[in-house]
Order: sequence, then C-alpha cells, then structure tokens
Amino acid sequence: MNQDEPIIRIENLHKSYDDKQVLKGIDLEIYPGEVIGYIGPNGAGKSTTVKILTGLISDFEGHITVDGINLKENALPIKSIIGYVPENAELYDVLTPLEYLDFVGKLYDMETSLIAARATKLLTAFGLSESLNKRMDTFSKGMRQKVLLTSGIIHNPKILILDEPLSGLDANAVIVVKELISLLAKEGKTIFYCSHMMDIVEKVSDRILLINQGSIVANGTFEQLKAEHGDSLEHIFAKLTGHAETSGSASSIMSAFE
Ligand SMILES: Nc1ncnc2c1ncn2[C@@H]1O[C@H](COP(=O)(O)OP(=O)(O)OP(=O)(O)O)[C@@H](O)[C@H]1O
Repeated sequence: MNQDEPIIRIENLHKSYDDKQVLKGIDLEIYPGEVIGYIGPNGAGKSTTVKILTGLISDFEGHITVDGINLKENALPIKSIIGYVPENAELYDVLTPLEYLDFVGKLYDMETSLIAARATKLLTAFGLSESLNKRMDTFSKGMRQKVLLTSGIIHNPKILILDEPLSGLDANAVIVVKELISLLAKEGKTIFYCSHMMDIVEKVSDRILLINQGSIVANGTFEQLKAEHGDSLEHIFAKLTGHAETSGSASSIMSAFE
C-alpha cells in the first residue's frame, strides 16, 4: 500500500443501539505508521468505534476501508491484519500462556514452531519467563494483561488496536508497552490507542482524536491542540467535552456525605 494512502478510511460512520445514536457521522483518515490516541469521556463511543473497526460490530452505517479492503463486504482479511487488545477480555484460565497463544496463533494460520518461538520471546520481554507453563487461573490482573497484549501482536499485524492496554500493569510494564508502541510504529505499524491516561496519550501519540457524544471534536497533534485549546491534554479534554468544572463535580460528590 502507498504510504500516502490512508490505511484506515472512515466515512460518515453512524451507529445506533436501538434508537440511541452513539456515533454521529465520523470521518477519519489514518495513515500507515501513525500512532493515534483516541480519547473521550465515558460513553463517548470509543469502544463502539473500535468494535466496528475490528469487525465485532457489523451493523453500522457509513463506509470503511482498511488497507484498501471494504470492511462491510470483506471483514475476514481485515481481521488478519489487525491485532486487537480489548478493554475487558476473558482468557481461558485452564490454559497456560503458551497453550493460549498457540490457540490464538493457529486462528491466524501460524506455524506451531513460529508461535512458540515468538510467544516465548514476547512473554519473556514482559517478565513472564517463569510463568510460561503455569495455568493462568493463578495469574494477577497485570500478568493476564501481558498475555492479552502478546496475543494482540503474535501474528505481527499491520494495525494494532489497543483499548486501555495499560490497565492493571505495573510501572515497569507500562514502560515496556510505551517503548513497544514506539518501536512498532517505527517499523511502520499503525497503532490506534484508546485510553483515559492523558499523560501517556500525550507522550505516545503522533495525533490525538477526541470524541465527545459520538462526534470527533478535536483532531491534531498534541502541539496543534495545545496551540488551539489549552496547555495540557487534561485541560483540552475538559474544555472540549464540557467538563471544565471537574473539581466542582468532586465537591458535589463530597456533599452527599454532609
Ligand atoms: N451493546 C450495547 N447496547 C446498547 N448500548 C450500548 C451498547 N454498547 C455501548 N452502548 C452505549 O453506547 C454508548 C457508547 O459506548 P462505548 O462503550 O462505545 O463508549 P466508550 O467511549 O468506549 O466509553 P468508556 O470510556 O466508558 O469505555 C454508551 O452510552 C453505551 O451505554
């Protein structure tokens, strides 16, 4: 694919759940090698966008192409070039990480030996070398998250979609993931990163998209957003999503105890 062509093109995307309109005409172009930080308040429509892009939700209106393929007509080849780490995912607890990753890799038609070699390397980089063959039912939240992250990249996807990937990770693992995102982007991978952790979004993203109530209300580099709207991503977020008085909200919560 030409580097000047968007790898993801979204045109006039609408999605409703029953009669509730959740995405209200989203237009986006994302280019190969970009790290996109996708932010927005709870319920803004981030996970819905991601579920559409990954083919988990197919009843949407609008036109989406991924790597030149029409998502509505041909979702299967798109699934093979996307790695997805969902916000809340269940692992098969009775399996070990290597067994689980073998299962995931086979879904992508990978050779058993390649899966084992790559899984071992990735899990070791995440500090799980001693747990490769332990059942995951004893794993902590962070250990599970590391296995999930590994399952999202095991097939070396062109596009990596991460929904709150740092949830439950300790400070060392956060550093590994941040570095990993930069390295993957340098290799030309496209990363779509949903998070509420503004400081990290600020640091890892080439471009930030802010969604509010189903519409994109800001789209630019952190420097561009800063020049236009304010000094920190937290302030920009509060200003554009109508929560400028967040400290007022905290006082209202406390007033419940008066
Ligand atoms: N399966 C569903 N059925 C009905 N409504 C849904 C469904 N999934 C999401 N919604 C609604 O759609 C809206 C957008 O939800 P979505 O999960 O996309 O938001 P989000 O931006 O990812 O939020 P958060 O930051 O809290 O994860 C919310 O009002 C939510 O209640």
